[in-house]
Amino acid sequence: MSTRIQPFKGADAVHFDAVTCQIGTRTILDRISLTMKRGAITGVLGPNGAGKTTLLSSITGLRRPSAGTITVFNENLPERSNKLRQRIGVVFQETALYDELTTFENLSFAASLYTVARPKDRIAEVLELLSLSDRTHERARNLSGGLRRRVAIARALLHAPDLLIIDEPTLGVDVEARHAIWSHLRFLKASGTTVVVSTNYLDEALALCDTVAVLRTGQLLTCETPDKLVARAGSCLDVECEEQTGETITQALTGQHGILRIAQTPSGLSIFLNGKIVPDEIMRMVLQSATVSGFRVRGADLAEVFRSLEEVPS
Ligand SMILES: Nc1ncnc2c1ncn2[C@@H]1O[C@H](COP(=O)(O)OP(=O)(O)OP(=O)(O)O)[C@@H](O)[C@H]1O
Repeated sequence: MSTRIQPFKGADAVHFDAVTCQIGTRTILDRISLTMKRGAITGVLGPNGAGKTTLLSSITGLRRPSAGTITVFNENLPERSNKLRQRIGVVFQETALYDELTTFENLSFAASLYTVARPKDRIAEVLELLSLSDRTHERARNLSGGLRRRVAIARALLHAPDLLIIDEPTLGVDVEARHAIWSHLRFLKASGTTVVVSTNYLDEALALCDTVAVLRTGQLLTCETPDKLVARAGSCLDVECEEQTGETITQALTGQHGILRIAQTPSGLSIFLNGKIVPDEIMRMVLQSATVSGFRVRGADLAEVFRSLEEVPS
């Protein structure tokens, strides 16, 4: 297996400067400015329709901005898109493998399109990289969703791109396959490849990315490290209790430092905490004020990230 360490030529892989994409009268991306670091995994996080795929497509040159500029490895798009295409690997949501062909045949076809040198060796190399060697001669239609995704990633790596762009890497795959894909992407990063992924899942962004760009309705809300995002969104303490008890607890905690908000739920309360307070501290206070049936601490979800971004200007 070969790994490639890129010579260091500037820290930025991708730079957006006030990029707007309009389709008809709709603004799909609204004055986005952001930088994606070379050799890092950058996540583009947002709900359905936020503009993630459009943002990724614009890095590949497939979607042209209506205003603003995009540079990739210091080359301007769209003027240099032909040259850049050789340095970019792309995996979009539709895996689009030929079902009747084997893994090897699918990759062999792609290798001929990219005019990959020593295609047989390179195919063996990328299959090994994605732990797919034992699937070389399996027909695509017999592969699980997670394996198909990995074959698609292997295919995008055939021409040894410096930048790999993946739209929703783990969409529709099971938990085990998800972790396998994450570990392959981390390995690619360690080998010097810059990776950009879009995702709907906060946990994926946190597990995988060095930096997360959060998009909503075409606007960039923030671009920061996962740690900062977690600190902002905090955690949630779910309390199982009767409605009346919930009211008592809410009163007891009113004005308490570290609590972002308290919401009633069918089974009791959800107490949202900022990253500066330890949930145990609040649990103790809850138990001093009432008797409850149970507790659960969980990370905040995407909705909570948005709420925190609205409450605390970045
Ligand atoms: N060709 C198009 N014509 C009209 N509207 C479009 C087109 N492409 C995208 N859109 C709209 O732009 C918005 C952003 O789409 P985009 O696919 O970039 O979002 P996304 O964040 O990737 O969503 P998802 O998570 O569902 O893939 C959506 O409202 C979508 O309907």
